[in-house]
Amino acid sequence: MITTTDLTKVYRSRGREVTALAGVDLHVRPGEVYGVVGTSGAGKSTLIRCVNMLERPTSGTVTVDGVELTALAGGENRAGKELREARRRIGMVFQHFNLLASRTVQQNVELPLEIIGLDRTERRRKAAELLDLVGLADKARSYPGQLSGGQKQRVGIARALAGDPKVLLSDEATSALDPETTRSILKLLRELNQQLGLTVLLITHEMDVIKSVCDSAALMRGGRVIESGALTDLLAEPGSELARELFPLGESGTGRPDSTVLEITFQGDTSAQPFVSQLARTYQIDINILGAAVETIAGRMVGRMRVELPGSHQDNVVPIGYLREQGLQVDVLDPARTAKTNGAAA
Ligand SMILES: Nc1ncnc2c1ncn2[C@@H]1O[C@H](COP(=O)(O)OP(=O)(O)OP(=O)(O)O)[C@@H](O)[C@H]1O
Repeated sequence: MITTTDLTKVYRSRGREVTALAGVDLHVRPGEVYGVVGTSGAGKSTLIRCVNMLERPTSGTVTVDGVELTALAGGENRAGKELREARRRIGMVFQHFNLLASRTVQQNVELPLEIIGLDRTERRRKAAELLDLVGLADKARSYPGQLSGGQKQRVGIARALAGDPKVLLSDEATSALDPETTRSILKLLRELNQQLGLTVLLITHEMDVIKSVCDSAALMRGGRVIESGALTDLLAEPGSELARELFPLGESGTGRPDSTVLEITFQGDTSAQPFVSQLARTYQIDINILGAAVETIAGRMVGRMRVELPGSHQDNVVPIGYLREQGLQVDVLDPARTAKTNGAAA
């Protein structure tokens, strides 16, 4: 639904050049919620602004719903007719809502419909329908100043949906909100994604946002995508930085000398298996549990456990193989316990 290929953006100002995007390939599938995460300056805002051509990329392509936007004339303030049409199918939600204070909630939602020349009755009908969809039917006549942050963002979302977009871009939509309101807005985005089949591309600096609402994610650093994919695949990927940040086990309990420490990740049905006790029984070994956590990620139950087996890695090749045969992902922590390795028995 959204594809970027080798996307670069170089800002030039007063003789200085800043490379905000350095060859970004992104592939967002239809109907998924895709999160781009990264620290400040990673290039997230630039990326999302290039996707709807608020910012014209220096090179590379952007294709949304089969239309190559980078091939259309204009950009930024001088979009041509075709680009304006294509943009109408892309909704955008902003961190600071960008509502007009002098207009009522209903008039704010009607704004994009006015711009495309819809008549008054039709505008009212559509705005009422959208406000109902975001749970704000009773606030149509209020002004933005009379609303809470979460309500303002709901108006922003209703306005973004006015052009019946297939794609919704969200630029840190929850960063200005408290944790509870954040949860309710993310829940709304998820509902809209499911009810309307809306593809959502969001950028955030918070792992919790990725964890609670996204199907897939990309980690950006220095204008590049370092890692990307479906969360469930990333969790099964040895050494995945995103997986570790999404699902930290903490540094507590690093095991004793002459022991082997494993990190075991299990998903879905596998999590129900009492694999630790089976392992202990089958191989007559004492297993020490150093840490464990279970969470729901991308709507799937995922667990991670750190366990210690007596003896060296070599001594434990067979039990490790047994765990892998059960469909568990097993990472062997190296003896120094500082870096994770995939383990020689992979
Ligand atoms: N209009 C601009 N002119 C010059 N440099 C810019 C401009 N916009 C962004 N940059 C630079 O491009 C780089 C990427 O910025 P960008 O805002 O895309 O990152 P970000 O990941 O969204 O960060 P944040 O979370 O702080 O918004 C930064 O080094 C930034 O200073």
